[in-house]
Amino acid sequence: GRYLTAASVRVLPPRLREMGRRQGGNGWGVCAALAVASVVSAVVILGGAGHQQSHAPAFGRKVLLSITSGHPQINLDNILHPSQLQVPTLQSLGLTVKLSAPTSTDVNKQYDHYAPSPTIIHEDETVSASKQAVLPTMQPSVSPDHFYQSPEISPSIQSPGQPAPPSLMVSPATQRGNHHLQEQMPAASPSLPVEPHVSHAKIAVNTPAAAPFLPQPPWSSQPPPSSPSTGSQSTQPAPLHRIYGHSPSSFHTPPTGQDTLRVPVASPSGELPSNKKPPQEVVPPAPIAPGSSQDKDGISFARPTNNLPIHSSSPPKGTRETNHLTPAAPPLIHRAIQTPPQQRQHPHSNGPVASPRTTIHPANHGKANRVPVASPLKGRHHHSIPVNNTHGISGAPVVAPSKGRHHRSLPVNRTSVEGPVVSPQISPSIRRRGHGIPVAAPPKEPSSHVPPANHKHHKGSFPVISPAPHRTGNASATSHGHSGLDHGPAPAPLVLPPSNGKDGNPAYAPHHPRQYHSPSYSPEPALPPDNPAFRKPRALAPAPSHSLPPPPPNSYCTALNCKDPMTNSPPGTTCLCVLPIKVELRLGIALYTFFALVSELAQEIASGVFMKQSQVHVMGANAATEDPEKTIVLIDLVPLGASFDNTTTLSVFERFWHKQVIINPTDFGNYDVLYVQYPGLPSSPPSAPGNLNNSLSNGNDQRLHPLAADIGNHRETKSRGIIVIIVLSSVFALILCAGAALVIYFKLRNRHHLTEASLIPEKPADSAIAGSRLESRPISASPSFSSSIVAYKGSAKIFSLVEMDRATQRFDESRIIGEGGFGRVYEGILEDGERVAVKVLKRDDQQGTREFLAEVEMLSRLHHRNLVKLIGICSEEHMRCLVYELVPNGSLEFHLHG
Ligand SMILES: Nc1ncnc2c1ncn2[C@@H]1O[C@H](COP(=O)(O)OP(=O)(O)OP(=O)(O)O)[C@@H](O)[C@H]1O
Repeated sequence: GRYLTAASVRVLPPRLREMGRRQGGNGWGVCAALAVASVVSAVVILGGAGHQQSHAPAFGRKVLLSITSGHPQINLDNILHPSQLQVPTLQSLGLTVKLSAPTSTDVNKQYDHYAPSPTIIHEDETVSASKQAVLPTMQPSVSPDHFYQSPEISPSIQSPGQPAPPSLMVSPATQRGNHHLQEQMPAASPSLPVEPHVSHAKIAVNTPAAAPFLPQPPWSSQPPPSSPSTGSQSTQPAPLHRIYGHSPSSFHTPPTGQDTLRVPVASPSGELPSNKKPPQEVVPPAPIAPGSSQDKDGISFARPTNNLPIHSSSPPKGTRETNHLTPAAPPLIHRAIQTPPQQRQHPHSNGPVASPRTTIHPANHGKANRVPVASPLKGRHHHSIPVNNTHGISGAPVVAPSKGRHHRSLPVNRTSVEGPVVSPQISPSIRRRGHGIPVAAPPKEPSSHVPPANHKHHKGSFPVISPAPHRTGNASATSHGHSGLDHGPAPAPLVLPPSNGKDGNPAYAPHHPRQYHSPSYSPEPALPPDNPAFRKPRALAPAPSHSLPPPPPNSYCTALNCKDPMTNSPPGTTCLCVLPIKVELRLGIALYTFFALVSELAQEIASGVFMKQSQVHVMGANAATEDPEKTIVLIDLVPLGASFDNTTTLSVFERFWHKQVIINPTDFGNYDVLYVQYPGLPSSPPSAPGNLNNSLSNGNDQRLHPLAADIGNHRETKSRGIIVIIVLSSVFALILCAGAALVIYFKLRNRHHLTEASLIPEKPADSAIAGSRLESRPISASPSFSSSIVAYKGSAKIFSLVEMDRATQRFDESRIIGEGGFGRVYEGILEDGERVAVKVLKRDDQQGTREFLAEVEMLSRLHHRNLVKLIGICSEEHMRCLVYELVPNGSLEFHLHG
């Protein structure tokens, strides 16, 4: 440091190293090391980042593919695809699908609220010991085969001591449903001694959940030899995936006009004149949103359309005595439970129970507010048995789901259902009716009876029909022997609204304003002979099918097999395969919550896009992959005609994207529009093409898959951020080190400057020699020392080392005249002949320097005749000399001591 000069500054790096080595070398080294380390690390990191970045495209593609494959759209498509309507798919949706035994408790907790499908087993329901004793036997196994082995099952259902009638009159619906039916309604099978005290049993039919697991379509399965109690078990839970609650009408809307499907409903064929009532139109039971369809009594059933003439099995006021169990629960009705006509008996008391072959005789329906329910006529317990149903508003005929296994899974509002129930056993006879529409057939044997219970019937009656399975796709149709025809409209249980429509339970009442003519209870006579849909099933072999009946948006349009993306035209229109506007929404509610709100969603969308509810088909739902608490819903907006016009299409498009379609956020949370697809529609949202969310959710252009693009951009941005951070950190480290170095440098320089400036005498103005030498030769002295010399203004001369060499003959030892603490003293002769004494500083350290400077300073200021005069100084390289006038006579010691 002290030897730094202006020249050395020009070569600062080496000088710095030198300085660092000499003074504070450790600090500089650390700083340099830090700087180098920072640079190296930055380079390495940047290199790594660059390497990563270089591979980013490939990685990004992988992610892209992965995300793309997992795109909700694809998932949804999978869900929507009929072939994907399998249990695993349901399970992938987070729904617990059980064909044999209920297990899921999570769903069960929510089950009572949405009851989307019977596949969701409600396991929480506690069944009394008596139930357990009886019910399990009623539903021995899950396999479809068991479903049709009712004879084997029937005996088990019977109460002890009673012979098991071949046809189990106990509703094949879920156990709860069975119990409930037994309790609340006249048992379809009077002969079946079902435990009457199952007070908590719930009617499974009042929930759409039962539908998917309703008994297999009659046309697709062999004639059930036994009671349908187990037959309801379908091997194909697919319907659960497809929510055909596109609108209440889609599920409940009975065909009208020429498309009207007149389905004979299970009715006491034996006694009921087939021609007494015109066949009512079949109202395919749709999953009933519990919340939406609850009636005043809390019964969760599909709301009956106001305009819909109710042709329920319950006779209209004044005619209730007629045992017309209009609504047929096809899937629930098993042929095996046909009760022989001779065994038919009229249900008495609380209401007739619809049962196969059980004709509810008008005479038996004298009970006010009791809806005649089809029940075995000849059954020993043919009398309708009061059930402990205190909640039923009326003894509405209820077609209980035939499946016994799923009785627990059916979320039934047991307190709300009351009325005649068409027990599944009547279904067998119904099953083969047109296109698998189950029609109550007279049981061949005395149907099981429901023990009397404290069944309180409310005025009015409503038919409760377990929802029928929905369309399952072509595969299922083929399996049903329909020659590839997609009999979309599954033999959904016919929901017959109360005859009076006022006090009747609106369960399964379609919102469709059309009038429906529910077929009379006599299935066979009620079957419209001219309706090929009904004739065909008869011709079909009853081969067992492992697929559920296809859920039909349009029950009347069963002959059309519309390939995706085509779909059936809405009810009431010409039966066509039309292209719907596909809308995918992401609702802010969980999937299980959504199931209960399908109908509401359809309604709100219909009103939001100014369409009829029948045009809104909620085709499927799935839990959002990114957020399980959200639900992806696919909605088809079906044109009334062949297609939508451009105006309507654009209007729908814009209304969705502009969120003009008001969907109750309370029920559905905030929703996002993922895409609106229809030919002619732009590929991007109209409102915000550049909007990331919109572009991400744009489903019209798969290339712009949002998630993939988002992830890629995010990753790239992240990498860039990392690079920027690394670079900035490196630069900052370098700057920090450089600053530290400069600080140290200037600190040292200032210190030397202060020291030297205060000690070094000014350069004599007349010292031309010294000045010239300073300029002519390199000076090893430090800049500070040099500057000090330059600033020296004393009288002493500045000699060069050469001059000292010449004056002292190269510091020859012969010239030494003495030696003190400062160093040796040489006698010298300057060029001008002046004899001088040259003191050479022997200490080459700071201490010597300080002594040197101190003596110069002192002698420069002190002038006395007794003091030796300082002539000049010499400071070059490591040589420092003080030049005094020579005292020629020697020292005093020499004179005293010789
Ligand atoms: N100007 C001079 N003329 C002649 N001889 C000198 C002169 N200065 C010093 N000497 C000789 O050099 C010897 C050393 O002198 P120097 O002043 O270096 O030592 P010191 O003063 O005796 O002791 P210290 O330096 O330790 O005080 C002296 O004893 C003297 O003989």
